[in-house]
Amino acid sequence: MENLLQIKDLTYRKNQKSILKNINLTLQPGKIVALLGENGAGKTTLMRIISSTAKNYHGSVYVAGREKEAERKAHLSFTDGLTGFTDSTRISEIVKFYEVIYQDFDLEEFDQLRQFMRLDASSRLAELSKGMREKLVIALTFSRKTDLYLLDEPFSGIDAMARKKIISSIILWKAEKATILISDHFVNEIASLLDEVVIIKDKTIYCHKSTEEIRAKNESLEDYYEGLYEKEEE
Ligand SMILES: Nc1ncnc2c1ncn2[C@@H]1O[C@H](COP(=O)(O)OP(=O)(O)OP(=O)(O)O)[C@@H](O)[C@H]1O
Repeated sequence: MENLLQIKDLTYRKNQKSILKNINLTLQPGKIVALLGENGAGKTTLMRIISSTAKNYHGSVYVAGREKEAERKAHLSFTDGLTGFTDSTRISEIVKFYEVIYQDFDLEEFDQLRQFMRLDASSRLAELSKGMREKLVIALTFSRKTDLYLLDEPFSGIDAMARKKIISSIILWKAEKATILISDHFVNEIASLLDEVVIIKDKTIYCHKSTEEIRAKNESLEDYYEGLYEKEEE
């Protein structure tokens, strides 16, 4: 089976500071994967590198077998914090932009997701709360029909009830062969969704395991993840 994401010997420095080093990571098609790590571990940076938003890294990144930045972008969906739009931009205007830029953008899918998220297309960005903006990012991201979805801490501002509904629906929004990488500090809420976990620690991939393997040892994902940090504190 072709790898959906392959990262080889990735190293990234910014302002002479080492941010990520010796990252090697391979993801298969059809997986839901958590990217876990503490504040500043490098989760956002890694997603920005995969999506070619951050450049000047060393090493190689392939998405669906493509290394060139423009080709990679065509095979992944990542909504980088709605940067580039002003506060007065309406949701409907962002959607028009997406339709022009992304050939795989599905307007019907967006409208369904927007309704699910209870967002009004005529709202301006300035009128949206943090949680509403996050809902918009999730709706935009999943309205593209592509191979890899990157979600960077998608739920931090979304209230618990809506979060539960969104998490249990995510699996329905992706094609069978698509892979989703979701970053978060916690694992408990998304645990039921996950096939694999990737943990970034000390600037590199500290572990990459299937949830099956962790649970086979009678450990919950939450205990496993917290255990990694507790060992260090002893
Ligand atoms: N523009 C920047 N210039 C210099 N260093 C940066 C920049 N952006 C991030 N960093 C540094 O890169 C490291 C990784 O940050 P990153 O935002 O990727 O972490 P994260 O795991 O997403 O954190 P969080 O969970 O807090 O969102 C941090 O040490 C941070 O200080």
